[in-house]
Amino acid sequence: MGKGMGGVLSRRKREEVPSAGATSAPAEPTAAAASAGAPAETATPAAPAASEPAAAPKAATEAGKTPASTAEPEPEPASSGATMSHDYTLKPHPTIPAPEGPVMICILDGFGENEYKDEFNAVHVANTPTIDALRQVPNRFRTIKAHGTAVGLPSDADMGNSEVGHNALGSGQVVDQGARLVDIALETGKMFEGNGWKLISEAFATNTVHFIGLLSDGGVHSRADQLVGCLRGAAARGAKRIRCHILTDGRDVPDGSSVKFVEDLEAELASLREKGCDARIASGGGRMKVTMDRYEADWSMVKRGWDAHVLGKAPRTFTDAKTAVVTLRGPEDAPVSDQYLDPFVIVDETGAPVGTVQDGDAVVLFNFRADRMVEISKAFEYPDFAVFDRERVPQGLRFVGMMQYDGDLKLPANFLVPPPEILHVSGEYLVKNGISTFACSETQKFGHVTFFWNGNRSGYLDAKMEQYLEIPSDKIEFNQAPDMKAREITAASREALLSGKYKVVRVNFANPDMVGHTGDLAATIRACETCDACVKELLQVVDSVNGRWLVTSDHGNADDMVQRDKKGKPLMGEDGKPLALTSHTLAPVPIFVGGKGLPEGVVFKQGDAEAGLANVAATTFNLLGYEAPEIYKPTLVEVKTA
Ligand SMILES: O=C(O)[C@H](O)COP(=O)(O)O
Ligand SMILES: [Mn+2]
Ligand SMILES: [Mn+2]
Repeated sequence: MGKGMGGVLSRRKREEVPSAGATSAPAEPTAAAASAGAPAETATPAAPAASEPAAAPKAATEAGKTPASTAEPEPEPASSGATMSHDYTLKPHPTIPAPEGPVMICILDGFGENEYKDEFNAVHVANTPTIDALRQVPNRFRTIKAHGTAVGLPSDADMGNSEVGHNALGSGQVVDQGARLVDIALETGKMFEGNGWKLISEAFATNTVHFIGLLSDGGVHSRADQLVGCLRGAAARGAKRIRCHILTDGRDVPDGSSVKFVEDLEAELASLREKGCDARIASGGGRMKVTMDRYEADWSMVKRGWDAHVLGKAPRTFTDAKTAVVTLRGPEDAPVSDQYLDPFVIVDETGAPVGTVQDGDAVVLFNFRADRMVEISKAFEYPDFAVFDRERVPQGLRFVGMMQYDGDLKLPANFLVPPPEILHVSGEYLVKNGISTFACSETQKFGHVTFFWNGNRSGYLDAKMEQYLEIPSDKIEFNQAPDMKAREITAASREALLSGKYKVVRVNFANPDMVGHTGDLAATIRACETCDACVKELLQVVDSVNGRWLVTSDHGNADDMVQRDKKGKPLMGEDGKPLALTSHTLAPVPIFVGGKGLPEGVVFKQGDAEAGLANVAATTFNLLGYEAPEIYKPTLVEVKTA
C-alpha cells in the first residue's frame, strides 16, 4: 500500500548482481571498501585498468553455473521498444561543454518530496541544511514523478520502488514492469499457455504444486490477487494438491495486515477445497527473516526458508496459519512485526508437516521482483549449491519463477511470464563511448546501482570501464544503526571523485529507505540528517575538481512515517500512538542540479509536470557534454543565455 493512500487493506489500496552461490562469506571489499573511512590520502579505489580488469560483481561469477534444467525458448520479452542493432555513438552537446571534473549522480533512497509537511515527515523534520539550501537555488530544484505509470507500474495508485526506480533512472526509458506484465498475462490467459506453465502442469495430476512468495497487496515484489489468479488457474486445470508457503509483509503494507491476508488466502483455499482441490498453507515466516534475503546480505534467511518450505522444519509448528501468525506476533501492545516473524510449519493432527516439497513436485516462486528471489532460486536450481546444507534435495522438480529473475544467469531457467527487457541502458552508452564509471553503495542497495541500474543485468557491462564497490551492510534492524554505511560510502566515493579515473560517479545512500521501512520516526530523521551531511561533503569534493552533480531519489519513504485517512489526517492506534507507516510513498522526489563546473545558464526547464525518473538519464548525458540518445525520455535541463 502506498504511503499517503489512507485506508488499510484494499489493494490499490494501496526494490545486481549478485550472488555467489558457492560461499556464504560476504564479498571481500575492494581496497576502497577496506579503507573506507581512512584519511583521503590513503584510500584509493581500485581503478579499472586494461591490464587488470576489475573484479566482477558477485553475480557475474555465477554465470558459469549449470542450472538443473533448461527452458524451451520463451516468447520475446516485453521490451523498451528500441531495436537490437543500435548506434551507441554520442554526439557532443551543441552548447554544454564537457566538464573538467566528474559528474556525480547521488541517489538518496526513499527520500520523497511529500505534500504532508508535518511532524511525521522525517525529510521535513530532519535538520538538513545542505538540502534546504539546494531547494532555494532558483531553477536548479524541481520534483519528478517516481511512482505509477511514470515508472511502468500498472496504475498511479502504485507506489514506486527501488527496482522500477533504478531501472528508469539507469535506462532513461519507461518499460512495462513485472507487476503489469503479470496482470496482462493473467488477463489474456497467456500465463497458462507458456512453457513455464506447461512444466508445472506436468505435476498437477500426481504431485503437489507449491507456491512460495510474499503474501500482500504491496505490489512491489508480488500481489496476492496474482497469487489467487495462479491458484485458481492451477485448480481449474486439474491441480489436485496445492501448498502455499507464505512470507508475511508489514513492509510494503501496514504492519499487522498479515493476519487479514492470511484470512483472505484461507478463504480462497477453502473454496478451492470445495471444488475438490486439496489446497492448504504449509509454511511461512516474516519476509525479513525467512527466504527473502537480497544481495547475499544474510544467507541464513534463505536457509530458514528452505528448512520450513522444503524440509518442513521450523522451531514452531501450528495446525493453521492464522494461529501461527497471531501467536508469533505476540502481545498486541508490543508485537513482533510481520516483517520479522519466525519461520513456522503447519502440521496435521499427528504432528507431520502438511506440505514438504517432494520429488517430482512443482514449485512456483510467485514474486515478480528479482532481488529477493535470486538466492532461493539458486538453492532450488543449482545442483552444486553449497552455501548451506540443504539436507534433502528433491529430485525432478518442476521449478519456475513468476519471471526469470536474472537474464544473464538465466535464473531460473523456467518461468511463467517473460520479464521486461530493458535495452540500451545509459551504462552501455557510457562504456561504448569511453566514459568510465564508479558505482557504490552498501550491500542492501548495491544491486540497485548496478543490476537494476543496468536494466537487470548482473555483472559489469565492461569491466575495463567500470568499477563497482559494495560496502558490506550491517546485519541488524537498521533503526538500531541509522547511519548505516553512509560515511563509508562517502569516503569511498570521495576517493573515486578525487582519483581522476572516473567521469561518472554513481552513489546510493540506503538510509532514508531502509530506516524508513522500520517505521521508527526518530531513527529515520537521523538517517536523513546523516545523508545531508554526506551530501554536503560530496558536493564540496565535486566542486573541488570542477565537476557537476545531480542529487535525487528513487521513490518516497522517509517523507511520511504515519498512516493517514483519506483526508491526510494521521491515524492513531487504540493506544493513542500514531500508526507507523513502513512502506514507500506515492510522493514525487526532489532533483537538484549544480556544481562549480556547471555553466551558469544550465537550469531546469519550466513545465513538463509529467517528467519522472526516466528523464534523469538524458539530463546526465547533457551534464557530461553530450546530447541524450534519441530513444530516451527528454532532458530536464536547458541552457539559458543571458
Ligand atoms: O524489498 C524491500 O526492502 C521493499 O519491499 C522495497 O524497498 P526497495 O524497493 O526500496 O528495495
Ligand atoms: Mn529505493
Ligand atoms: Mn524500500
